[in-house]
Amino acid sequence: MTLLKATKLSKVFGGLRAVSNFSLEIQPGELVGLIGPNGAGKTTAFNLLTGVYEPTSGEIEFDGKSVVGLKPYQITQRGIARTFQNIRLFANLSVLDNVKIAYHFHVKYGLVESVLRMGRYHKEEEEIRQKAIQFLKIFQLEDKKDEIAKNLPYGEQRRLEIARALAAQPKLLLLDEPAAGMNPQETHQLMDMIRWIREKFDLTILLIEHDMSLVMGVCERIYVLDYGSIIAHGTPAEIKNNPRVIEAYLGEEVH
Ligand SMILES: Nc1ncnc2c1ncn2[C@@H]1O[C@H](COP(=O)(O)OP(=O)(O)OP(=O)(O)O)[C@@H](O)[C@H]1O
Repeated sequence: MTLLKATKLSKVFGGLRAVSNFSLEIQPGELVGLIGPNGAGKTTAFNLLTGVYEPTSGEIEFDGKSVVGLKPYQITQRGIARTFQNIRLFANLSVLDNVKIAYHFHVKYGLVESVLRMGRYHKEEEEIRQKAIQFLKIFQLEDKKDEIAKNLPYGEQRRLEIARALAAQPKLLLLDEPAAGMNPQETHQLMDMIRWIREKFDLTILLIEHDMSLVMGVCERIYVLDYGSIIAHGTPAEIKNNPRVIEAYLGEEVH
């Protein structure tokens, strides 16, 4: 069954059609890229898929059910987690607490339930702590668990953001420019990590990225946005040679 199906999505801001007739289908387990020149509407598309914006028109089905009109936290609970182009961590909390929060969020109890569960509270806290530490190990951040998130170098903050998104136990992970600000070596490690987490967590991944070597290297299929509309989709080889894509990038090299 298709995991994510967006049909003819549009988003209008004032007079500007930021996303227009955007359709996309992702099957479970796929690793798909969304590319396009600056201002093409990529982040707006992510914001529609994650409930930050409601579409002006169109439909989004996740796991067979409509998610249009749901709040971002409800969409996370349905199984879509994301990272942001401009990293959004709890800057003044520790690295460990940033990941623990995602667990608390996933295991959200009502007040009565919390009181009834009080006896088990400490045990659960410890379990959450252990699970969070496991995630930090995967992302080679265990040694930094007590550091304040904002003091981490940029590449590590990006890794922490991915760790936190994964702690929400999503089926679909949306990564908005995960390699932004990374050097070539960090980008290379990130590519390996993306492939690895997909296998390890049985994930489906959709990523926005400007770094063509990353997109072409890890994605099995790519959608190309230009002025809010999908102008091409296909395998990396098909996209590289597509004249409309080359024209949209106006001489920017697609290699
Ligand atoms: N909240 C908003 N209000 C008004 N216009 C917006 C809003 N969000 C995005 N836009 C506009 O919609 C268009 C698409 O922007 P978007 O950020 O989605 O593009 P993008 O492809 O992610 O760009 P970039 O690669 O530069 O991040 C742009 O013209 C942008 O100015």
